Amino acid sequence: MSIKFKNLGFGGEGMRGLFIGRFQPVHNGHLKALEFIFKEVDELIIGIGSAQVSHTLKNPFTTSERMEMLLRALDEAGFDRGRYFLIPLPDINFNSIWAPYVESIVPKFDVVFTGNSLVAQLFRERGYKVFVQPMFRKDILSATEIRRRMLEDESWENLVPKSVVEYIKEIKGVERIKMLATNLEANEKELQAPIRIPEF
Ligand SMILES: Nc1ncnc2c1ncn2[C@@H]1O[C@H](COP(=O)(O)OP(=O)(O)OP(=O)(O)O)[C@@H](O)[C@H]1O
Ligand SMILES: NC(=O)c1ccc[n+]([C@@H]2O[C@H](COP(=O)(O)O)[C@@H](O)[C@H]2O)c1
Repeated sequence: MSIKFKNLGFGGEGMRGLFIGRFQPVHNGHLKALEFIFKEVDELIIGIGSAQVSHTLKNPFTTSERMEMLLRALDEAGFDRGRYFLIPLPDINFNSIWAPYVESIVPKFDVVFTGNSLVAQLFRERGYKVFVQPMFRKDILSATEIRRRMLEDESWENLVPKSVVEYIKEIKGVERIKMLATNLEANEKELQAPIRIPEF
């Protein structure tokens, strides 16, 4: 398969890329990655991974909320809505058939961009050209770090596009994460409580 790129030294037009993330939440690292990828391809499929999961500490936001964050962040960055598709991808927890499963949901694509080594391996084994895109300030531009800061009342707003900060405030996202942590603590306490055998 001969792949042609605009800026990676291959030249060429009409390429469609695939980029998958959980976007919990969308942050400036994703935006940097997307800016890089949009220079390489004409169209991009953005897969919203773990689409079935929400309301957990690792995945607090719903798929529709993550889609809204992506739309607002990409509008804010000036990307034409005609250049990308947002497609939810529920997990199947079956690695050997995950790449063909993704192929069965999204339109055809020519190349995969990812920073996730498992995703890279699974698509390479299917015969796709895979580019591991550069990481930008992964020490702070990481959704895990942002969720930690939200939980611990540290500043997170400068790590996320302005439109996403506003949206997270609108949906009371930080309050949700704090509530999820409180629930978890309460559940753990309940589990640790000694079992009381009723007296007859
Ligand atoms: N700082 C960053 N710079 C460039 N790409 C990034 C950055 N952070 C994440 N990505 C890329 O975005 C894609 C989706 O990542 P994901 O949504 O899991 O973000 P994350 O910040 O790593 O999330 P989490 O910390 O919750 O696992 C992956 O390919 C990942 O490599
Ligand atoms: N077997 C599977 O269901 C499978 C395999 C590899 C990646 N994935 C998903 O792809 C996404 C990868 O995105 P991240 O880079 O954000 O981890 C995640 O949602 C992950 O769960 C799923």
